Amino acid sequence: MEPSSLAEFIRNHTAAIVDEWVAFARELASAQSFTDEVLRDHILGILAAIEADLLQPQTGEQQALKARGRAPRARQASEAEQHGSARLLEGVTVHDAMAEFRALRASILRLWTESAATRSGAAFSDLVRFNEAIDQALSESLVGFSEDKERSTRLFETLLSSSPDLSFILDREARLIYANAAVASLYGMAPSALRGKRFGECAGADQAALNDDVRQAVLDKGTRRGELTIARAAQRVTYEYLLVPVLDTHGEVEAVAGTARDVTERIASEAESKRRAHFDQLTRLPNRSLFFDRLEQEIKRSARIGLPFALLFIDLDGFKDVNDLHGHDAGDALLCEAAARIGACIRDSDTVARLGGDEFTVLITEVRHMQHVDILAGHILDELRRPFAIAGKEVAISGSIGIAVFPQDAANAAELIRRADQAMYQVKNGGRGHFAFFTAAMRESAQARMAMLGELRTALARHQLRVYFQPIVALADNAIVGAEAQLRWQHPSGRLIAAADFVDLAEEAGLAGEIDEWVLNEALAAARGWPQRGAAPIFVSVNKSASGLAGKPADGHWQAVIERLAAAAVPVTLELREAVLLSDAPGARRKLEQLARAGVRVCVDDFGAGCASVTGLTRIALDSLKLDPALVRGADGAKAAMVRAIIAMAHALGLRVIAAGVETHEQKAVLAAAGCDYAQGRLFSGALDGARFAGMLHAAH
Ligand SMILES: Nc1nc2c(ncn2[C@@H]2O[C@H](COP(=O)(O)OP(=O)(O)OP(=O)(O)O)[C@@H](O)[C@H]2O)c(=O)[nH]1
Repeated sequence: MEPSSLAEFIRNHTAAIVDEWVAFARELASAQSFTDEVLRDHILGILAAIEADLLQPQTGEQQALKARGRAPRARQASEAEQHGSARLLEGVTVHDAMAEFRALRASILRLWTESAATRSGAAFSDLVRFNEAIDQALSESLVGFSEDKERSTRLFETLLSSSPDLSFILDREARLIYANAAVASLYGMAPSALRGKRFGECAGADQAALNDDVRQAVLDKGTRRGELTIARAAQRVTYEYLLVPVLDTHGEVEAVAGTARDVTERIASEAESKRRAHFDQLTRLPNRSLFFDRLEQEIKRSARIGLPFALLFIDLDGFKDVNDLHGHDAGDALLCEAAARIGACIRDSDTVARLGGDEFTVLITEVRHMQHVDILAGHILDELRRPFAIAGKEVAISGSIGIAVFPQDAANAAELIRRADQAMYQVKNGGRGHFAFFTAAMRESAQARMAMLGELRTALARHQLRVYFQPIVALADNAIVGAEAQLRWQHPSGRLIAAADFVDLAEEAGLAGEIDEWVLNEALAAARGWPQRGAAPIFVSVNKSASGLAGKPADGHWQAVIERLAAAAVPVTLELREAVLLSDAPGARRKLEQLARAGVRVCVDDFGAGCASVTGLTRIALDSLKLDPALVRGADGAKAAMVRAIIAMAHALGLRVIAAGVETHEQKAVLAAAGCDYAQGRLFSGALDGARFAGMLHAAH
């Protein structure tokens, strides 16, 4: 039997209705991306809504309301309403949604007309009910659609107005169509009042780049990024913007949406980190890395313009004392003032840099007359010699300057710096406080030094090092009481080189620790074969380089040295240079204390040569001090008085005194009269190799 109502008809012909509708929906632009399954689900939902409406008994009054579009809405969202909002989210336009309903109405009516049911009596009233039902579904669908649209507009509006970033939509001519609260507050205007205005019209904005970008985005439909600077009060605020073209339904750009973020702080902090990377924090001068850049540039420029330039390497003299005596802050203040004084001596086109510590460099460009460099270096030295008023005190220092000239002294930046540094060292060694140009003689000595450094690296492995022993005698009876182990280098050239001539090189090469250890082992091995002097064993003293006391006292290597010294069969004295007494190198003091606890005697070498103070002597546990040969040999009365004073003071502190470099009987007599305990020197014996020294001991005992 044919279905008696349209509701039944729809139920029985669902498959045919759906197929026809899907075929239609396929043609709609906004439904292109949907699968058949999605389209089917959607229409099945709508059909269910229509069918439910058709089957619902209705009064005449309800029908009248529905016909006027005034039917009350169901308490819960109907099927059609839910589908309406879902379609919106899926991107279907209102236009297409209405077309879908029209197509549905047309296909159902066509199929129904073709069916026999049209002839039944119920047909006309069914037709009326059907039209009402489909109108109802359409209006519910649109309500869902528009409510969702309103809601999303509200949400986006809240989102945009709460954002600190600028959000705006511009027309194709870069005029504002929409502006969020951030844009409005930037201009102090209501968002609606901004409509039609350009960024540049409302405040001091540099709009040119933005206009160009809007034009380009309209032309090529691509996104654009850029920066916009706006003057706000006394400040300039920089925004980084992103522009995205908005396309209409025909794919044409109808507007350009934009967001912009305040990047003023980020730009400032990027500039600050760039500054930190290139400038010294303390003096604000270019640092080592920027100086190298400028030097490289200057080398290229000098080669191009054919004019030499000079590199001055400045090292302050006695700066460490400023730190030690007046504190690190005073040292910092002096460095700043020194930087300012050096800077005031040069032209703006020259560069002053701080390489680190108390080292500065100056680039003097376009040198036409070398005497200008002389004058300038002299001027800088005068400025550095002028007392510095630091922390309420007057502090006096000086500077040493080494000068190298490009292109005559070096072919590249690193070599030029090395040359200036070498010249500076020459100044340091020659009394400080003056300047010197790099010379050919310096080059030769530097080359010889480099060659020696290379040979020294292999000297130990090639068994070229020797330990000699110089007897130390008691002045009271001339008996040998000990010996100083002295290092010699049996150079392949046949020369026997004294330690003094290569220990600094060994320090520089990082070989000092290894060599010290080797000397200690050799000395202890040799001393094991020495006879005793009555009940007293003969002691051996070994020199310890300054770097040997650097590093952590807890390191395993140092602990091993202490244990070896403590367990040695013969008493060992460690001779430390005078400077070590004043050393505040981390751990040096603790190491000296560890030595004292382990029973190792410590002797201060070359006492009186430098500026070691009595306070220095009391700071650490010492056994003895060794008078500097220059003091011992001094013939004049003042030096003799000093020797007497030092010996008296040492005895008062419980220290023994050894005189080094004793060459004459007169010197010996002066020392003996002053109460000096021991002596060594050519008067008694030079340094002997192990076998000869042992022979001498055996002969004497
Ligand atoms: N106050 C301060 N001291 C520093 C800074 N950088 C390095 N120093 C110290 O500067 C000193 C530099 O050492 P030296 O150049 O050997 O000292 P000096 O007394 O000038 O020695 P000479 O150059 O041989 O005359 C060291 O003691 C460092 O600890 C700094 O930024 N501030």
